[in-house]
Amino acid sequence: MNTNISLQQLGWQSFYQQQLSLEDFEELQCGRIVAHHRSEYIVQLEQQQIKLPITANLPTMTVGDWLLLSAEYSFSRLLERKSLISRKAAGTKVNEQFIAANIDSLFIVSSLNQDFSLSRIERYLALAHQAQITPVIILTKMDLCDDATPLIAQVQALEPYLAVEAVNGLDENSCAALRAYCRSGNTVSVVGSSGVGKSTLINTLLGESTQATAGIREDDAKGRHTTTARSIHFMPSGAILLDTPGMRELQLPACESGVKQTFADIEALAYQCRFSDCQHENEPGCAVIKAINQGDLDTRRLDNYRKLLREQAHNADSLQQKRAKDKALSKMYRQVQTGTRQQKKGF
Ligand SMILES: Nc1nc2c(ncn2[C@@H]2O[C@H](COP(=O)(O)OP(=O)(O)OP(=O)(O)O)[C@@H](O)[C@H]2O)c(=O)[nH]1
Ligand SMILES: [Zn+2]
Repeated sequence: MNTNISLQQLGWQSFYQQQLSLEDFEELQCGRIVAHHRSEYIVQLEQQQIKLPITANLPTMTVGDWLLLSAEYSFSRLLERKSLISRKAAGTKVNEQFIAANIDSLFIVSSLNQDFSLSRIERYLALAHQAQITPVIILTKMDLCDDATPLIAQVQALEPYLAVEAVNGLDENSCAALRAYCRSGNTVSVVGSSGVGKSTLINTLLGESTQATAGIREDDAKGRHTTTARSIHFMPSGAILLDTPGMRELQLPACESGVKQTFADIEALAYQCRFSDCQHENEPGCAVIKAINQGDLDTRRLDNYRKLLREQAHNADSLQQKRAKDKALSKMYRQVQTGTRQQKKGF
């Protein structure tokens, strides 16, 4: 498919440019993965879009990845990622799946009506921190909320420098404050529970250009034409919206450091506990319990911190167990093969 789009429009930044040598510049071309299908990646280059069949010798890549291709469009190199979101594969507890790469800002959407939940926001914050993406909290349905001020303050209190914006997602003017995060060349992505207003917000941000986001036509294995949703959209502001189905229902991957960063206040308090292995239950000299008793820390926040740590540890364990099991299995296969060979040779 012929298109004409500059690398800058696609979200190219100096971070990626720095990874290229002079020879790379002369001999190779850069592209960004804009869709990931079962058997191929769709790669957007400056002049055209190509299909890159998925083969065993390609690294695992995902939407948003930048890569270098030869003049004949064969894969040369995957560029180092600025950020990466992964999750447990659906249906299993064990496989890690890459969802999206190279996102600059993660819009964490939560509504100001009865669905408002600080704990859910903290969960997404842990994910953003783990993936090294700057979070922006967007509180939707401001028009349905009598007084948003105390709720906004509660969210702001989660982190001192956290960007928090309250909007009516249906109203373009109300979303004007979000332009600051939608600058040209910035890649943004949207997460949040069902019904909080993600699609509404996305439509408002994309404005007229929504029309241009029709699906990519693709031949499936049986040669039928299927239309699959495109994962990358362009905002009138020049920002790139990365929206893949996987972003919609994210589970926590192994993200201990992301959780710890999200709860930096509790981590700092724990440092002051008398015992270095303090569980903050009822140990003497516990700075965390003291902060709760003094009203400086919410029990809800401590509970959620523990819950998210447990949850991510469980997922991390499952992954490790899977790797250990795979290793044991391949060792067994090798032994069986060696045994068969030895039998054939008459040992
Ligand atoms: N009044 C008001 N309604 C909103 C706002 N944002 C979204 N809605 C409404 O809330 C409902 C759900 O919005 P969606 O945008 O579909 O929510 P979503 O997060 O995309 O939901 P899923 O597709 O299930 O993930 C729709 O009826 C929207 O019109 C808002 O800011 N104010
Ligand atoms: Zn303690």
